[in-house]
Amino acid sequence: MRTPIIAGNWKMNKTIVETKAFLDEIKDFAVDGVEAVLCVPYTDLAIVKENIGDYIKIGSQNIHWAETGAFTGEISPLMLKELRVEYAIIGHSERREMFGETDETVNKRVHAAFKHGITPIVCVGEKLEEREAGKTKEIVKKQTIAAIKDLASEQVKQLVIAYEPIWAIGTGKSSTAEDANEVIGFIRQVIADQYDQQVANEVRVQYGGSVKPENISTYLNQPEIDGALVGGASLDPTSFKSLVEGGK
Ligand SMILES: O=C[C@H](O)COP(=O)(O)O
Repeated sequence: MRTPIIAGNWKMNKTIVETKAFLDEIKDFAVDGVEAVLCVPYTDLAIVKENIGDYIKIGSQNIHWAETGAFTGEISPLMLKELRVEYAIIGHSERREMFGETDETVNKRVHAAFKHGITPIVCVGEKLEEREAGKTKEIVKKQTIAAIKDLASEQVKQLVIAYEPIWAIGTGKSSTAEDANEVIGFIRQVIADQYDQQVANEVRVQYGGSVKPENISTYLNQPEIDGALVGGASLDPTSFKSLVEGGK
């Protein structure tokens, strides 16, 4: 039985003052049987660590493969560990499209995260033109295989994958729940082919792309979908709480 996981990705939103106001609204919030994560900007990690209880886990929006060094603008796993970060989003389409992230660097970051006890949330997903050309499965297969290259079975079992069709991110156009379920089932099959069915059965795969409190249950009711990676709708505390409740 896979525990549903709802993760908010704040992207480049919220100052420390705004973050503190958000945290004041979610004090003592917890939902049994659902894991909740907030992936906040680096500048907000310390305030989140100081003001959050044990229930909501802290996530980062990236992680570098080196522990220290000349990597201007990057963030080290050691720095994240000190801030009680337990999850790291890796290979988000915005990183792939705007900041030169490749399948190879995604794999290096995934290995570094595991080395430091941080769980990767690996994002995969196709562009609109790829979907229209019937290449969705080809793209997600390639991205998934590259991301998990050389991982041990035990690591793959702990992994979280977020299937985010790029055309559905921040556009208000969401994939249908049935479509998302089919692609996520396919991702699980890719993992079964690379490892085995038991490993594939344990990996949690989220859907992401215009998920809101109003539509989250349609996704979570699907058998293959284990949670959601949510951008815009995770920024408001009431909405975030509803999303986590929708994970039940
Ligand atoms: O990481 C989250 C996704 O990019 C989805 O963003 P969105 O919920 O604003 O569409």
